[in-house]
Amino acid sequence: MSQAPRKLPEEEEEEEEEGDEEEEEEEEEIAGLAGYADGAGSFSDGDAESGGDEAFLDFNDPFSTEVKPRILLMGLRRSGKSSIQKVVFHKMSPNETLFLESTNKICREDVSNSSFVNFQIWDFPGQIDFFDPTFDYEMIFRGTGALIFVIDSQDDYMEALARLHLTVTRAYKVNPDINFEIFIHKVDGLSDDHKIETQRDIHQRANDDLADAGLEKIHLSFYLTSIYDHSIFEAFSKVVQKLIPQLPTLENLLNIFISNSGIEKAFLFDVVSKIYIATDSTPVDMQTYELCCDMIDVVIDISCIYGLKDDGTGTPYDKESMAIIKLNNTTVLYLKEVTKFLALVCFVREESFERKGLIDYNFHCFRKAIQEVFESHCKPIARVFRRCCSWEWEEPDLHGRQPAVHQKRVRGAMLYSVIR
Ligand SMILES: Nc1nc2c(ncn2[C@@H]2O[C@H](COP(=O)(O)OP(=O)(O)OP(=O)(O)O)[C@@H](O)[C@H]2O)c(=O)[nH]1
Repeated sequence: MSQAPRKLPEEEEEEEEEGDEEEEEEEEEIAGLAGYADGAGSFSDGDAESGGDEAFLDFNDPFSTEVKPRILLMGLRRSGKSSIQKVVFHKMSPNETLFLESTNKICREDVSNSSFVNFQIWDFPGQIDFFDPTFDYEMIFRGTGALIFVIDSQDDYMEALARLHLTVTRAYKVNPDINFEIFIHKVDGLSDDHKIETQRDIHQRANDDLADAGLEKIHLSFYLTSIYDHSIFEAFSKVVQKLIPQLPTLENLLNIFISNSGIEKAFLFDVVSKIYIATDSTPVDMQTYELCCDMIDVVIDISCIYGLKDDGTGTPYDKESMAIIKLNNTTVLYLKEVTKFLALVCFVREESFERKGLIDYNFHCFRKAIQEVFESHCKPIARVFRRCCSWEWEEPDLHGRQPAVHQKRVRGAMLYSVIR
């Protein structure tokens, strides 16, 4: 498991100061870029509130308000970029996207205001001449965590592949750490066989182009997506997860939680966007994910109708939010609030759910650990690592015990096991 390097408090203070300076620099840079306003590359949002360029690159603490990993949405015109953004982050119904106008400037959106998942999305107009010499693409790529390239699978994709190759090679030169995520989009219009064939063909051609250019080391990830089902949420979940450095810790906590509570599968969801930011290490299947999304919708809808006060005040999702849904296949879905923006959704067998007290106790411990990870910054994260996951450390713990010994002690202290 990769661990974030621990830092001394003085180092952290120094870094904060450095961060401030870098922020100022970035603001200047953004202002410079915004000066490109007349062309296709002007910003719809001129706020300079965002963190520094370095801050974008420093994903040590993506949940602080200072650090916002940047995700770029690129692709040819009408490939579906704005629709993806509107459906995933604005709850726009897929049919309404038919009336979306073509984007003619870069739209930068700060997702952190509406949701726990804290990053910026930059939607690029399809017709933008990205490599116009007056366009500062180096600055854009330098601060980018993920580049999502959308390919319309219902259209002839040769031009899209050429543009993909150009974009990826330029971006890689500037910033080799970017994750390249290829959405083979609008697959709702394709038969199952056609979907697989299209994915294989695009995968082959894109990688062949890179190999021909001697760039086979660039890794492209492919997803079949559509706004008409949950595939777009699932793909976005995976893109976002790659930007969370604490993901192994979250997965560890979920693994410990489910194995001690007799739970089959657990997801940690960002309720607003229905992106799952982590799950345990058992495989995810689409149906399970869809059920979780549906459950969140049901909970929020019912809360909106019956959960608010008579005068309409209150929020549909708060500390008290929880739901139990029993399915007809002896599975129970259990949803509980973890933080203001996060919910845990679990799949439990009916017989295991009889030990609900145990599950709730373990959940209480789990929630405390998660809250410490997210509500505080680097120092508490290190503390939680130490308390919950210290057996992953290769060094002996503070009391001189070896990790294996500590593991038993921590496990026992943190969660009551089903087996005991
Ligand atoms: N069938 C289908 N149509 C989609 C899907 N996603 C988007 N569309 C449609 O594709 C069209 C173009 O979508 P936009 O989101 O405007 O595309 P864009 O890439 O932002 O286009 P520009 O702003 O011109 O760059 C719209 O009519 C959408 O309804 C999808 O998953 N399936």
